[in-house]
Amino acid sequence: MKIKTWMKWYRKILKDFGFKQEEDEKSAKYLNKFLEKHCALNLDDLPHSNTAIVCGAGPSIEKHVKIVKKIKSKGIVIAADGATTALLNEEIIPDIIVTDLDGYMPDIIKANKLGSVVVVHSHGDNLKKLKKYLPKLKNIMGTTQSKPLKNVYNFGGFTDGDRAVFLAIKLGAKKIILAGMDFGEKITKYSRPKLSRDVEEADEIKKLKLKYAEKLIEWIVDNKNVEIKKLR
Ligand SMILES: Nc1ncnc2c1ncn2[C@@H]1O[C@H](COP(=O)(O)OP(=O)(O)OP(=O)(O)O)[C@@H](O)[C@H]1O
Ligand SMILES: Nc1nc2c(c(=O)[nH]1)N=C(CO)CN2
Ligand SMILES: [Mg+2]
Repeated sequence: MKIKTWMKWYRKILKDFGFKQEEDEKSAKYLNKFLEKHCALNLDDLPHSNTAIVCGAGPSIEKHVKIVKKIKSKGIVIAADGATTALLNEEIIPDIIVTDLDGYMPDIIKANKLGSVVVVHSHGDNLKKLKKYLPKLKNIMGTTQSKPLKNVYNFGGFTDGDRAVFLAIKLGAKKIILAGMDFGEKITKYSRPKLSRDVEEADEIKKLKLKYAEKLIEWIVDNKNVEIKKLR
């Protein structure tokens, strides 16, 4: 998505969620500085493929990881944050993890050690997590939802799942398979590591985030020359 088009979505997101652009930019600057010192990856360093399997943390992920295991050699596997845990449980190491660092971090760190590249998103509500977890990670590419910086990209996307789809397009994907990308109103223990039950009703903010994720993927279907297939 062109930055000008994204900024229209972003202004609406700021209003709907009450996020502060200055706070998002403060985190982005921190990430930019960290990556300046610790060898940032850029888009060219990431694995490219004409097929990408993007895994989200919705209720269907447990069923879908079994299918992902069978088809993963067809392209690259991208995990959206908490979906990393579901993949590791099936012994699948994602090629890329797209995260704002609120999935189950021990698994994200483990997958990173085993070879997953991490695409870390900075926003106004994760500065503390950036400070805590960036030093524990390697092979990092940075993203922001505000203005891009030298080491921090903005190719569009809001939640980890839809941002992963925008990333897949940047990496050359013409076919994108969605696993565990239910959207809807239910969340899982993969999305909320502290959840006591496996699946629960999402709170109103999470429901709105998932609506945005769905709308952004609809935008891709309408505007980009890619085939998007949702696993059943
Ligand atoms: N029903 C669902 N529940 C959770 N995630 C889903 C669902 N359907 C699709 N997803 C995708 O899976 C991604 C990974 O989930 P996760 O909850 O870890 O992400 P997140 O973007 O960090 O959200 P949050 O800010 O609420 O923590 C989401 O970003 C979303 O795009
Ligand atoms: N400021 C801010 N930005 C975000 C947030 C969030 O909680 N706060 N959550 C996101 C992933 O769903 C993406 N962007
Ligand atoms: Mg997240």
